[in-house]
Amino acid sequence: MPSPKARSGGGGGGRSGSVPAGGGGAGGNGRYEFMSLTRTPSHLLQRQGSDPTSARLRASESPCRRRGSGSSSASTSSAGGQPVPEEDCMRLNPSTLGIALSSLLAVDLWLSKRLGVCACEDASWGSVRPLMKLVEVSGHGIPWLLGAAYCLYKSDSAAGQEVTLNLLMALLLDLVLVGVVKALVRRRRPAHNRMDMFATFSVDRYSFPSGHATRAAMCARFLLAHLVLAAPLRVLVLLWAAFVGLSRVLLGRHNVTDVAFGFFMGYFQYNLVEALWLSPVVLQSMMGQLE
Ligand SMILES: CC(C)=CCC/C(C)=C/CC/C(C)=C/COP(=O)(O)O
Repeated sequence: MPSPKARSGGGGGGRSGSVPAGGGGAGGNGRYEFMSLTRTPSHLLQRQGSDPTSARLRASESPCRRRGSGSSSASTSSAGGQPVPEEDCMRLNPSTLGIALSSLLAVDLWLSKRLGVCACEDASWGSVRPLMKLVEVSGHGIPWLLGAAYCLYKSDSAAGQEVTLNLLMALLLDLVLVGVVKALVRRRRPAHNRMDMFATFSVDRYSFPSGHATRAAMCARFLLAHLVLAAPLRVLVLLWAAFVGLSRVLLGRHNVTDVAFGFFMGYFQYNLVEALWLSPVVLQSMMGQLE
């Protein structure tokens, strides 16, 4: 990486990558500085400070800059003897993070495209697309909401009503939270996805996070915690949740990271459900108000 180096003479003024120090070209002290990738000459920092557009750009390129006013923390000296703000040394970090994120995104897109083998009938595994769509329905919000409402209606024990009502609440909470995150992140679904899903909200044109994955993870934890199930059935619940997530990528509905984050979010959503758990006392007062 080139370090800022002073050199005499005005010949370098038009050379790409070098800028005259001292504000107006080679004049002033007649010295030139190389523009470093990690350091900006201090006179440029001063000039940028008065320009709202460049100020915005600087704010977006370095989180450190957002924290303080650059000029007050100057402590390091450049080769030209001019102070360089200390926080400039941190500039490499955001770009390293940016490169890491871009690489992750590139791998995510590449892998998701490779795995989208049921994205259409002509795809390499297109013949199993109907089966994947069945798995999709098994993780959809409508059957889960209808199923929980039906169980609540049919349940004749207080414990059954408590669990099913809380499941209903959990499913509604999941729809709201996923909708909010989708609306905030606004990540488009993969280009190879065919938008032929049934019963979607407008936010469901966005893919991050996968609502099926959040629901599958949350419901799996819910069922494992509140139903007395034999070991094979417990394994089946976990396999179902994993398969729902996998089917989202195979169908081309989601990128891998949408599903991974969906599982993560759904897992912790269950903690929230536990924290907000509606107790029998609350339920009885709710029933009393209904009567
Ligand atoms: C009662 C009520 C508000 C029902 C709405 C149920 C509904 C339309 C849920 C949407 C489920 C859905 C298609 C989510 C998208 O899942 P992704 O995995 O594609 O994000």
